[in-house]
Amino acid sequence: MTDTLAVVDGRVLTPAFDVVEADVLVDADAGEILEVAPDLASEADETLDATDSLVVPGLVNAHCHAAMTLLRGYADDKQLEAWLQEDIWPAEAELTAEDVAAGTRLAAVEMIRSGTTAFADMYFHVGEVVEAVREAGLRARVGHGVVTVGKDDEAARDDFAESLAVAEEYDGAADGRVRTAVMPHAPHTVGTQFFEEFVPRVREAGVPFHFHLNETEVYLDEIADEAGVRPTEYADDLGLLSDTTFVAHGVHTDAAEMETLAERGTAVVHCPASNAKLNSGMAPVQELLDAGVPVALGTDGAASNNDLDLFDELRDAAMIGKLAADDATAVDAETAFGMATAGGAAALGFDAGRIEAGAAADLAVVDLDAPHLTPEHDLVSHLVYAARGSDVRHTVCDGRVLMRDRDVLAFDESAVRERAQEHAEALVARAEE
Ligand SMILES: N[C@@H](CCSC[C@H]1O[C@@H](n2cnc3c(=O)[nH]cnc32)[C@H](O)[C@@H]1O)C(=O)O
Ligand SMILES: [Zn+2]
Repeated sequence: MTDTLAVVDGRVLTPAFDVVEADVLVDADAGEILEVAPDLASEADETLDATDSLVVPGLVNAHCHAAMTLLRGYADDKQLEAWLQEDIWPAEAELTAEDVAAGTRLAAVEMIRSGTTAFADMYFHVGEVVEAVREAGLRARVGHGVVTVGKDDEAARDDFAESLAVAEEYDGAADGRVRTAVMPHAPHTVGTQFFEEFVPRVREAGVPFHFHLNETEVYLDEIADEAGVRPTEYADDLGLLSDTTFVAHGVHTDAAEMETLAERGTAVVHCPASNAKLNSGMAPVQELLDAGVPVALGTDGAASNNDLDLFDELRDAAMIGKLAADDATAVDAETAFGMATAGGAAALGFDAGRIEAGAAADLAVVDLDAPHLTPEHDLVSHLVYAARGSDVRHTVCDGRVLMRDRDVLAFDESAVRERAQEHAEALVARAEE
C-alpha cells in the first residue's frame, strides 16, 4: 500500500486562481498530488488540518545564496560593487564548508517556515548545500558559483571545472529533489576565454546554466566596453542562453534583449528587494512578461534582502512592478503569485507550482485566521498584499510534511540558530583579523 497524506477541511487555490473547498490527497512515496476533491480524509493514512486556511502551491525561491544568512546584517546600505568588493568577498574568502552547512540549514528553516518548498542556490561547498537540502526535505537546483576575475588562468579554469564536476556529481541527489546547474557568477566576472572553453562542455553534458544578468549599470558598461554589445547578446553569442537557462535580476534589460530572452525561452528571476536595497534599479517586469519572457521570483542572498520570506518578495514585486511601469495595473496579484509558484517551478525545471493531480506535492498552508487577513474579498490579493511568511502553518514538500502547525520537523530549530550564530561570529572575526 502506498503511503498517503491528505490536507483536509481547508480551501485550495487552483491553477486558474479559483478558490475551492477541497481536500488534497497526496502520494507521499511518489511525492505527487493524487486528487483534489471534497472529503478525501478517509482515503489517507495521515491528515493535515487546513481549517480556516488556504492551501497554495509551495513557493519557489528561484535565486538565492542560502548560506549568506550568516552575513545577514553584516554590511548594509551600500552599492553592489562596493558591497561585494569591500565586505562580502573578503568575508567569503574565509568561509569554510562547516560555515556553509550551518548557514544553509538556517536558510532552510527560514524557507520552510515561510512556505518555500524549492529554491535555486549559487554558492560554494555545494556538497554541504546538498546535505542540508536532503536533511531539510526541500527541493533545490544547486550549483557552484564561478568567478574568474582576479584569478590566474589555472585557478580560473579550476573554478569553472569544479562547477561542472559538482553539477554532474550531485544531479539527482536527495531522492531526485536535488538538481544542478553550472553557475558562472556573471558575464563580466568570468573571462570570455573561460566561457569559450567551458560552455560547449557544459552543453555537451546537458547541464543548465544560471547566472546574474544586467543587475547594475556598471556591469553593463564593463561588457559594452570590452565586447561592444549588450550583455544578453554577449551571453547569447557564447551559447549561454536556452530554455534551461535561468538568469537573476535582468534589471537593465532593453527591448532587443527581451526579444532574445523570449526567443531562447530563458527565464529571468526577479529579485525586487535585493535590487532596491543595493539600489540596482527597478526591473521592467511587466515589459518582460509582455515580451514573452518567463519570469520567476527570488530573494537573492540574505545579506542583500535581508530575509528569505517570499511573501515579502510577492508584495515588493507587485509594488515595484507598478512603479517601474508607471502603471498601477501592472504586475497584478495573480501575476505576482504566478511568478512565485508556476513561474519559479518552470524556471528551475520542476514539475511543481500548481495544485492538481500529477504535479509534485509541494504545498504551503496559509492560516487565514488573522486580523490582517480580514475581511475576505479576494484571497489572491491577501496572499500578495497582506500575508506574511509567518502566516504559513504547514509546509509539505515532495509529499512529506516539513512543518506541522509551525513546528519544523527536520531540525532542532534552536540548535540550528545557535550554530549559525557561532559560525557567523567566528567567520566575521576571521575576516576582520
Ligand atoms: N567560486 C566563486 C563563488 C561565487 S558564489 C556566488 C557569489 O555571488 C555573490 N552575490 C550575492 N548576492 C549577489 C548579488 O546580488 N549580485 C551579485 N553577486 C551576488 C555571493 O556573495 C557570492 O560571492 C568565487 O570564488 O568567488
Ligand atoms: Zn545573487
